[in-house]
Amino acid sequence: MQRVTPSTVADLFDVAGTRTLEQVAAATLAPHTLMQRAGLAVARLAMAIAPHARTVWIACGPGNNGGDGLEAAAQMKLRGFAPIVTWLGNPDRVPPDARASLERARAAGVAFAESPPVAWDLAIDALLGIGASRAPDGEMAEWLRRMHGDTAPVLSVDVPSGLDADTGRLALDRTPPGNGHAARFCLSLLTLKPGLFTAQGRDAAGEVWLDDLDCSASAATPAAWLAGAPPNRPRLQSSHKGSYGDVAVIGGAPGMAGAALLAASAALHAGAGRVFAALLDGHAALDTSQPELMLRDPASLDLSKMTAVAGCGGGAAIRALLPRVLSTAQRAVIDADALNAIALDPALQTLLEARGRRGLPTVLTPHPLEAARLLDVGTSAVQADRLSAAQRLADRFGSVVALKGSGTVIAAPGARPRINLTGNARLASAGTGDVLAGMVGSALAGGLPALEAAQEAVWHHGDLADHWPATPLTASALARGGR
Ligand SMILES: NC(=O)C1=CN([C@@H]2O[C@H](COP(=O)(O)OP(=O)(O)OC[C@H]3O[C@@H](n4cnc5c(N)ncnc54)[C@H](OP(=O)(O)O)[C@@H]3O)[C@@H](O)[C@H]2O)[C@@H](O)CC1
Ligand SMILES: Nc1ncnc2c1ncn2[C@@H]1O[C@H](COP(=O)(O)OP(=O)(O)O)[C@@H](O)[C@H]1O
Ligand SMILES: [K+]
Repeated sequence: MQRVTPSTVADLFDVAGTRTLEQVAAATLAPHTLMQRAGLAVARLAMAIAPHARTVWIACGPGNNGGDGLEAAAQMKLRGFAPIVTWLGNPDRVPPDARASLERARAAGVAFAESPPVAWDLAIDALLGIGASRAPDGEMAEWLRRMHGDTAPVLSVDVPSGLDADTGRLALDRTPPGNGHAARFCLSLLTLKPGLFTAQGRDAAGEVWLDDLDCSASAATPAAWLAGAPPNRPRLQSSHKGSYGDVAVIGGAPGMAGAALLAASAALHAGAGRVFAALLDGHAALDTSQPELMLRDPASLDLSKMTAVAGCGGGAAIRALLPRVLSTAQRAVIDADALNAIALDPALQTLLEARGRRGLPTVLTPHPLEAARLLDVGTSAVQADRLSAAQRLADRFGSVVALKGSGTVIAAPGARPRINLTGNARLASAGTGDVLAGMVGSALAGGLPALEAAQEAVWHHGDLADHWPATPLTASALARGGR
């Protein structure tokens, strides 16, 4: 059993892949073996989470997810715990594995009840797993609301019930995730699923653990992966500022110079050799707190040897500069208003596609609304399947895409998408996206390929927030690396 952390490197399997692996494994094992392993793993984690629990409520659903819960109940009872099972199954329709565990739970003397206990020290959600086919309702929904509205910890078996294991979309309108008081844990069985790590998945699942049930995962193709921490890049003793490249931040229309200056500051502190702030507001004053930044007229820059970071605070004015950025920049990060301009202008879309075909390193950094505009869909459609939205954008524009938000998805043409696990809601404050764009620009300017540059920057950006002291997180301090 393994706890998943931001540094974990692991493949993620969708429901179809997981079903394939389950069938392959089950074919070589004695009947019921997988469920016994699953139930024992659930029991072990439950006992570790709440070693002194007097009452453990195990809510079991009608299928094999419920079977895992019943098996865990039997195992806990045999170890001196007092689980109380509420089971929503129908004895005439229970699948064979779950039936075997139902009988084992009864034989072990597990208490069955019609409704949840009045109080509990740990709740185990074994209602629905990867077989969920619709939003929970009725009694099941009521039980989920009760367990998530309580203060006792909740352990979800395989996936939080009602969570789409492929996308991280939560079907049930229950206690808003994150607003409940309960500590949340999830023990994912056999495989890790992408939906645990993006969209609503992270809030719903809480701390994720994996038990692979001693099965190989070689018979299926992963849908995505967790890429873990980027490698350290020590600087050669003989390196000089030219080794780390030039970044030109093009943005900062009147009233929005701050966004471009944040990106420029971030690029500087992340290690770019030289950073030029090419502000669209011709009257903006130099940021005297950062004399290293060089102010330039955007028209005067030769982008062919530079990394352009375009769009931060760019307003409508960025549009006129984009043909030059897209056609000539050696490397480019396209953010914010530059993305919005491209979404509105087929000619710019054509230039971006051409850039992709030429193989010029390009990273797009949309938040969900910007991604939705580029894809000409609503934001909820993007959030309903973040992996697919990021991949479609990457394929369409021949670019690397970092689709921001909880569980940032990084996609590239012809590659399996990655989900980043650093970062938290403290980043939900104005300007942190500009900081990310600057950090990606710095990584690109230092010579990293676009995919690695995006991954490294997204990881460090979130990691800074994860280690932030007990002071407010501001974008300007984030740009300075927390200093
Ligand atoms: N895969 C593996 O490697 C292993 C899998 N294992 C475990 O099996 C789990 C998968 O089991 P599963 O296939 O039986 O599906 P499961 O999640 O129990 O749900 C299906 C049942 O729920 C019902 N149902 C659906 N939606 C509903 C709703 N909204 N409200 C009410 N009912 C609803 C549905 O009924 P129906 O849609 O047919 O009406 C059906 O009865 C998996 O997540 C893992 O925990 C491990 O034991 C071993 C290794
Ligand atoms: N809840 C969250 N969990 C993790 N990261 C988050 C969360 N909210 C915001 N972020 C991160 O903060 C940044 C916000 O970027 P963006 O939405 O472009 O903001 P802005 O336009 O204000 O700069 C992104 O990197 C995003 O991934
Ligand atoms: K579950």
